[in-house]
Amino acid sequence: MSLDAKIEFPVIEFRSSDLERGTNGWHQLCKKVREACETFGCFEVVNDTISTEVREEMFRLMKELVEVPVERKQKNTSPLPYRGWIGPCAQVSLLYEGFGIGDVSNFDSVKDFAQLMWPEGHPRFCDTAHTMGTQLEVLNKLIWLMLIDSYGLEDESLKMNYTTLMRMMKYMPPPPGEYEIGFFAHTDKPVSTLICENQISGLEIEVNGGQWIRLSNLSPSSFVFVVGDPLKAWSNGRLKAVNHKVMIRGDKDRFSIAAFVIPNKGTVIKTPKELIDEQHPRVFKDFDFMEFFSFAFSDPERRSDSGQLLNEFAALSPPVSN
Ligand SMILES: O=C(O)CCC(=O)C(=O)O
Ligand SMILES: [Fe+2]
Repeated sequence: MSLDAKIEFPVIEFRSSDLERGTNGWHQLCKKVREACETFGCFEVVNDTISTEVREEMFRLMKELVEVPVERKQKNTSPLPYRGWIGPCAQVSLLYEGFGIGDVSNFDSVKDFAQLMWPEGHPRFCDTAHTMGTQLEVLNKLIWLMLIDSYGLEDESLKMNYTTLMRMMKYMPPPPGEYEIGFFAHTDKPVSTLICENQISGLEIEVNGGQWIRLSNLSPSSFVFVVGDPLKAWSNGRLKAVNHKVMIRGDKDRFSIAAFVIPNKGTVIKTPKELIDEQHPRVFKDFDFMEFFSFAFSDPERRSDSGQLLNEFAALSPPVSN
């Protein structure tokens, strides 16, 4: 991927020959993933397990989805952040529109969503969204496994019950020549996220405290893995929760899909004891994920948060910088 000159954003290819756990190739891959997540808090995964046909079909269906009448879109509501429909608004951006499907690897959940949008039913949408969401869930699991192997931890250390929430987003082009915010700067509050886009760039990440780089030329078969605040807390601050935003320019609609890991009610985010020692004193208290999630979204004024909320909520003093 080409980027602003000196900074080499990590692009990691998951070759099937390296995906056998315990092999040399696997260990090298784990090391790369860990380094990327510690340094950048994200990386580009090049992986063809999610077929480009499924992905292209999903983007095509999203074009149909945004044409659904507003009255139906508004039926996609939820008290939980990330889930419901958000139309263009000042809190996010006048260029943004997003739809969430909770528990996307559960076919009934996708069907319920589709039923609201298309009361006559839309089997093709259901199949495609369910396939894509399920494959994203599998890919996320694989990356978690790489992280635990890279730290030499037991499988149990990063096990929790969760659902994958898939958000389908559209960003309209700004007026000609303008460069506008599509999604404010933030760190993700779910545990981790996988993002892909319809080859129209927009995602920018903060590096070296204050420098923004644009992830342009992401490969058509790649995803960006993003470390969220709870994963940073789990790792005792080793993994970086990357501050990111979406900036829009040009004259084409940008579509993106994000799969967020949302732990079930009652899940406690807890640093494994192996990650705590004299050189790495414990930086976060154990906390209930849902309490953190509610806290983070309780005040709309604080939506643009680059990691301070996690510190406020869970850091043992002194707080860790992002
Ligand atoms: O649309 C994108 O590429 C990213 C959106 C995002 O960061 C989010 O929804 O948390
Ligand atoms: Fe995000």
